Amino acid sequence: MGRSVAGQNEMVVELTDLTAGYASHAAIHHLNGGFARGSLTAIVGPNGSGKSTLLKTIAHLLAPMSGSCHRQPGRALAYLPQLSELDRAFPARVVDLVALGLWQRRGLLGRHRAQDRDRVTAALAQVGLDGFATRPLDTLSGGQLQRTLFARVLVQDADLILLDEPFNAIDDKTIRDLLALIGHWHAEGRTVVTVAHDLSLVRAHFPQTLLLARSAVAWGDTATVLTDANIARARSFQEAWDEAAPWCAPEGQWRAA
Ligand SMILES: Nc1ncnc2c1ncn2[C@@H]1O[C@H](COP(=O)(O)OP(=O)(O)OP(=O)(O)O)[C@@H](O)[C@H]1O
Repeated sequence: MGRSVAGQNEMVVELTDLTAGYASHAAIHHLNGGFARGSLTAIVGPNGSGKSTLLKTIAHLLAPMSGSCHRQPGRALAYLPQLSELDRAFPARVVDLVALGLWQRRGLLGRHRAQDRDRVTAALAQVGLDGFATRPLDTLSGGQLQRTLFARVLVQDADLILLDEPFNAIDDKTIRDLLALIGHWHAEGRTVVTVAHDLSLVRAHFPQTLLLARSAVAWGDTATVLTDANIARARSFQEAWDEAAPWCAPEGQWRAA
């Protein structure tokens, strides 16, 4: 599969003084660091701290305002947005959404082969959705839709997987199943970055953490990042947020008092 653990120090994504956001408002400021090949990282932080903005920038859906976000060339990407960003009323079936994961290999107009159909069927079975292939998307529960999206990631077979709050409004059994899939991708040597809110889940399942509050409060081994002091710093960053601030505050302005 070519994703050996030997590549651990190779950076799949490198951020250099990255500032990014919307219109004239920067949402993430001066980020420096990287995601090593084969790493499994959680991005945590208060609401509005820039977690989704960072994933969108890594996915190249947003361009940096300054600095850079470099992705290693030739690495296939799978990006799973927040469920709330999806249009569920789109008239499509489960199988259609999962098969969209094949387009990077086949092209949008490419013909699907029998082996593609087998991949989609196997992916649905792997996420526990046997028998759901022809169900319209608007008849799925939140957990079933999230499983469907994980099946799409499975068929994408990507080296770099970005997941935005995949555990939101999902029951415990589904969370366990999705965590098992993430663990499986990690064991295969893929690079996985997941936005999450549940710190105990992050401590138990994610070796690396980026604690974000528009700039990086801490980034590294989860146990050294998720200290009480760092979590308190992240919260006070948030309380100091000023919507009317200039587009990018000078380095240090967000420091807790
Ligand atoms: N499309 C947009 N246009 C303008 N501002 C935006 C847009 N999307 C997000 N923002 C703003 O950018 C900031 C960071 O938002 P972002 O969604 O990245 O935060 P988050 O950490 O993912 O939040 P949450 O935990 O609530 O999902 C917020 O102040 C938000 O209001």
